[in-house]
Amino acid sequence: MAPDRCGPDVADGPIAYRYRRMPHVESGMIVGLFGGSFNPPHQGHALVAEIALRRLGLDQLWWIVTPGNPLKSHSNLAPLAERLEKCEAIASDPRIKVTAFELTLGTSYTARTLDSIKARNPDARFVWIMGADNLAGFHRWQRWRHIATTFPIAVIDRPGSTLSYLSSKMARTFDYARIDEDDAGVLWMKKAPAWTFIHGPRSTLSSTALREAAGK
Ligand SMILES: Nc1ncnc2c1ncn2[C@@H]1O[C@H](COP(=O)(O)OP(=O)(O)OP(=O)(O)O)[C@@H](O)[C@H]1O
Ligand SMILES: O=C(O)c1ccc[n+]([C@@H]2O[C@H](COP(=O)([O-])O)[C@@H](O)[C@H]2O)c1
Repeated sequence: MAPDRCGPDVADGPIAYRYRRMPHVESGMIVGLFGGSFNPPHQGHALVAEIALRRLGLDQLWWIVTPGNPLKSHSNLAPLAERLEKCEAIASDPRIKVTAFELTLGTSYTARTLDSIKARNPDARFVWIMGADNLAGFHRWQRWRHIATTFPIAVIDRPGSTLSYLSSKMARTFDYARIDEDDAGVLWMKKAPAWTFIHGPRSTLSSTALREAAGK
């Protein structure tokens, strides 16, 4: 696969092999895919991971630290190695695998990442996980309809974005494919497109606020 646009971190220095390779998954396992900038990671991310593990019935959760979100400026993006280290410090559940294998794939586009995951793991089941703020702008992601038809999607509520499931283009386009959150535990069984919006404990934390507080 030809590399496409990546973050500046590619030149940041060596990243340990365990982060560069796609995590191992056994046949039949249910894996949550939680991608993000994590610049820096915070307890809001840990809460999303905890909710996803519990409500989606996951065997693993891949905490995928992107080389650089294609839609965000990378000017104040901390080095990938630093973000990985901080994610490891926050991720307490042994089912969580912190990873940066997009570096090896040479992409930060989710559609390509999901295609690679699917091709390499035909016998495992995957669910894409994202916060509700990303639902609002999801239709600006490269091949967003393809993403929505590759794996089921779990959207986790976030303060300020609770109503995005009513108004976003993704939610309107795939309204017919939304399942009740009471059935989140069987989302992985559904053929995409299938998605749910999960309410629950919320965190007001954001990386932006943390960077601002640190004067970055
Ligand atoms: N407090 C939160 N509640 C729910 N979801 C969250 C929260 N913070 C981040 N997320 C979700 O976690 C994933 C990674 O988020 P990201 O690393 O961009 O953090 P962020 O706090 O949104 O960062 P920034 O403020 O720099 O945009 C995204 O899917 C995002 O929607
Ligand atoms: O593929 C895209 O076009 C695309 C656009 C925006 C965000 N993403 C991915 O969405 C995930 C969440 O990004 P972020 O910056 O909101 O944490 C992360 O894995 C990004 O690479 C992907």
